[in-house]
Amino acid sequence: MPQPKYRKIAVIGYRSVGKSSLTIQFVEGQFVDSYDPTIENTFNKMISVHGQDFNLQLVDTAGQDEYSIFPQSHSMDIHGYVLVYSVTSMKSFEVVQSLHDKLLDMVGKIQVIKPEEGKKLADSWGAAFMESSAKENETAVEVFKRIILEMEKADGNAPPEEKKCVVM
Ligand SMILES: Nc1nc2c(ncn2[C@@H]2O[C@H](COP(=O)(O)OP(=O)(O)OP(=O)(O)O)[C@@H](O)[C@H]2O)c(=O)[nH]1
Repeated sequence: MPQPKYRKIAVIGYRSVGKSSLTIQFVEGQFVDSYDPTIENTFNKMISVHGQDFNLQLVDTAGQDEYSIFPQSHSMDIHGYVLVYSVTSMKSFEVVQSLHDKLLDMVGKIQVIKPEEGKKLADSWGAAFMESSAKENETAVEVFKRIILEMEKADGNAPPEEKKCVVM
């Protein structure tokens, strides 16, 4: 069975369009009739889609308009955005378009350091290089296995040869 994938999703849109109601309907299976403006709420839910388990973190955000500065916290570590508008509010429809533009603008500005650049730097130091994410157990474990092997090498203890299949 594959490990559950962690995914963080932000629900964004104009005020009072139903972001909280939609999120709570999904998480708790109930419709909230009352209106209580959100500052920010986080929900967790496990869901299986096409045989893969997902550990979701849902961020129900405060309502924004076209003049709001897109909060930095909503641009970090988010895997996906749900843009919500109300069918009865033209203003909210305009706001999702403005939010979409802001998102594209932000993504264009995110600088990603390519693995080749990291490798080049490590090579210049004569050090080992690995790209890892603390969100993935496998690559995190690999980092520490690798440093152990490098320390063993430095101590003159060459890693044991992998056993090869011998045919006689
Ligand atoms: N009829 C109807 N009402 C809805 C629907 N979704 C939300 N509402 C109502 O709209 C109001 C606002 O809903 P919220 O979910 O609080 O809206 P929000 O976007 O989270 O609001 P902010 O926190 O201010 O950004 C509430 O009274 C809800 O009951 C819907 O699909 N249909």
